[in-house]
Amino acid sequence: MRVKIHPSKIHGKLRIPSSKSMAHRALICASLAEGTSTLSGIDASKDIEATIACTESLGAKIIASQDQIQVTGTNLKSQGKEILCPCNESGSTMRFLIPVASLTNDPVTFTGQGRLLERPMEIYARLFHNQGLAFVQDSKGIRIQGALKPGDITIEGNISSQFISGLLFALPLLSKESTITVLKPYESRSYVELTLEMLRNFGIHIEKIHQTKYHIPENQTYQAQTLPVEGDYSQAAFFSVLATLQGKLTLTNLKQDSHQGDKSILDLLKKAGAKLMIQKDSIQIEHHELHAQTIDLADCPDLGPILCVLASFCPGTTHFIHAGRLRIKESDRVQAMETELKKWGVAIQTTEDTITIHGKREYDCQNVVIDGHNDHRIVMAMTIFGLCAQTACIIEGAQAITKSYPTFFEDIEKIHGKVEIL
Ligand SMILES: O=C(O)C1=C[C@@H](OP(=O)(O)O)[C@@H](O)[C@H](O)C1
Ligand SMILES: C=C(OP(=O)(O)O)C(=O)O
Repeated sequence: MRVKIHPSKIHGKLRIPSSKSMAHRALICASLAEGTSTLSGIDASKDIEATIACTESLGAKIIASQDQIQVTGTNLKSQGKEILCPCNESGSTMRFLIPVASLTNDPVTFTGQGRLLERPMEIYARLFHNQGLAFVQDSKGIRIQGALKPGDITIEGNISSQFISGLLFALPLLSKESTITVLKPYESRSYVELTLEMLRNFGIHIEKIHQTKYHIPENQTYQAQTLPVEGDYSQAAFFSVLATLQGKLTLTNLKQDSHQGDKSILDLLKKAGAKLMIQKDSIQIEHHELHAQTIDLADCPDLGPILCVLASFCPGTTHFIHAGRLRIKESDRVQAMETELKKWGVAIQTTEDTITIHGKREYDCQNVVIDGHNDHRIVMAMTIFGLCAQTACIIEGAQAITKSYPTFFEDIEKIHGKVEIL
């Protein structure tokens, strides 16, 4: 899909879709619970569809209606046959469900599209081999067989927190206690906090011995719940930056006491000088002159692309540190943002782990054609850039938004952004 983005003055009110991270977690916990859970407020996306498909393959029964999803849990007993878990491009789905699926003892094949099978999986490969379980990866997928064993597990903290979350879903179901020790540096830690929060909602108890060590008691049972899923601060970030750069927006469906790490977008914008009015479950943001700052991406990697756009329009020099993790997402997001922003003439330099951007207020370039790098967050970030620039641009591969936010362009139009589907 090719879209043309026209410079537009935006204004209005927008409901932010459900948190993808919380929706994955709620669906997985509900799939493991005794009885039927009712989850409300979950918006569709390809990643969420992948988690639904995989949990169904594992035996959960899922009925989706317009505004709620009913999930009847599975006991993960062997189905006596090969199980297929199609993860599409969703890293969360694959890394959360590998330890869970292993508990069936059946051969399970996880398939992936796009860049998914190139993203790191060695932590599980090593763990499975150390426990004498099968873990075989080739270009078509990952095939596992054998149930994860309880014990003391040590894993690196700077590759993906999704391995820690995946183990936290599965280990409470085992017949002996376990511990997880995370080696420093421990990045994306806030996502593990989200996992612990959702596990608590479903009656699972994990003890945090200290910041990098968890104790997981044995023989626990997930209890079915009725639960609304909160709005997504990672998606709200695109609109918060847009409104700060030009216009005025009210964003709704944002839980004020949310534990999402990407809620830090609000503090970053405030630190840069933005005026935000935070009310119960909504935020009002209005255009304001901002200044550059140093930004640590260790705990909020998904904000990277949109913060690069913010930095491009902030006079002064923005330094990003701990950006290396952005290179192992749906695209190499450091390289993708460097390539695309340079097409607009942005002064950007990158190293393996840092990004430096010298911002200015206006960009005026004819015939800019942006490549979406098959990455939803690159397409969305570059759309926001296009709306704030002085001249129109074209974005190729814009369908990548369907991974997390299929109605993104409709929502941009709702707030008077001009998008032409070519
Ligand atoms: O647990 C989660 O929901 C996620 C964790 C983060 O990944 P890493 O832990 O690999 O950084 C984040 O980038 C991803 O979009 C969602
Ligand atoms: C990296 C992302 O998701 P995942 O790791 O689940 O593919 C993302 O949504 O930006």
